[in-house]
Amino acid sequence: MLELQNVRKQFDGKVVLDGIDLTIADGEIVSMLGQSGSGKTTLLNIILGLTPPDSGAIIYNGRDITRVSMKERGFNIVFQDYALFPNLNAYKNIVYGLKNKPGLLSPAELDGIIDFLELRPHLTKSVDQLSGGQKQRVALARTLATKPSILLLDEPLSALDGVIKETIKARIKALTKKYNLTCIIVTHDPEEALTMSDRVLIIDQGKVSQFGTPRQVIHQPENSFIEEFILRQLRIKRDNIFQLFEGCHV
Ligand SMILES: Nc1ncnc2c1ncn2[C@@H]1O[C@H](COP(=O)(O)OP(=O)(O)OP(=O)(O)O)[C@@H](O)[C@H]1O
Repeated sequence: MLELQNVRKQFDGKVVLDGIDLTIADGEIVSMLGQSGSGKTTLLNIILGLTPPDSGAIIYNGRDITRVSMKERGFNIVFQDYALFPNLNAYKNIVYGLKNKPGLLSPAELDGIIDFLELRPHLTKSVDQLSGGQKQRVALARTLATKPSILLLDEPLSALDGVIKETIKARIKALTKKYNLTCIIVTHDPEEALTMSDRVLIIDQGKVSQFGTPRQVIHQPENSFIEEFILRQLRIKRDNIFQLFEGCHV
């Protein structure tokens, strides 16, 4: 279980995170949703260990890890741009993180990850021969190969479209179940957050606006920001689609 207790962060005197409290259970998928500049990435980096909080505590399975290094925390991230090494093929990218960790992952476990993400036909391809969805899966495989105890994903679907988006969504859900992996996702898209997650953390100007299941967010919005930012956006999307068919007799 991961707990954040009263986490605060300022940059250049500007409050970016203002007393964040939350608890995430093992195996849970949590999306952090908020507008640009609301503090999502800062919070993700604080959990990862890349950015130290000014105050507050991060507790993981009962241990205070606030000052524990990123490496020792054992969490891992898939960055928004995937950050693949362009000079290495797909396979070499996947096993890159295992270089200095002999024995961390057995050959059978590596095969399991490759097959689960259906990457076997693409292993010898160079990065520029991979499609967006394939790059995303290689980046996921590379991160999973390090056996993270928490998987962090920064805007995992933003570069993907249509069917590929839905496939990756389903795969992320399936892998959290298969590996009982806690997964924390940053997104600015309400539809993505509500359809992928067990719970959604909505951040507004550095504060938790609501933290609840998708059902709670939709049916019991706790404040006008949720109404305005989340539900209104979804209604506009739905109305746009229905307007397409207005006057159309099919
Ligand atoms: N290293 C930094 N130095 C100074 N200011 C920073 C730094 N990192 C973030 N900020 C500021 O903190 C605020 C929150 O940034 P953050 O990247 O966490 O937001 P975000 O919700 O992830 O936004 P986006 O969706 O646009 O990526 C912004 O005003 C940003 O300019």
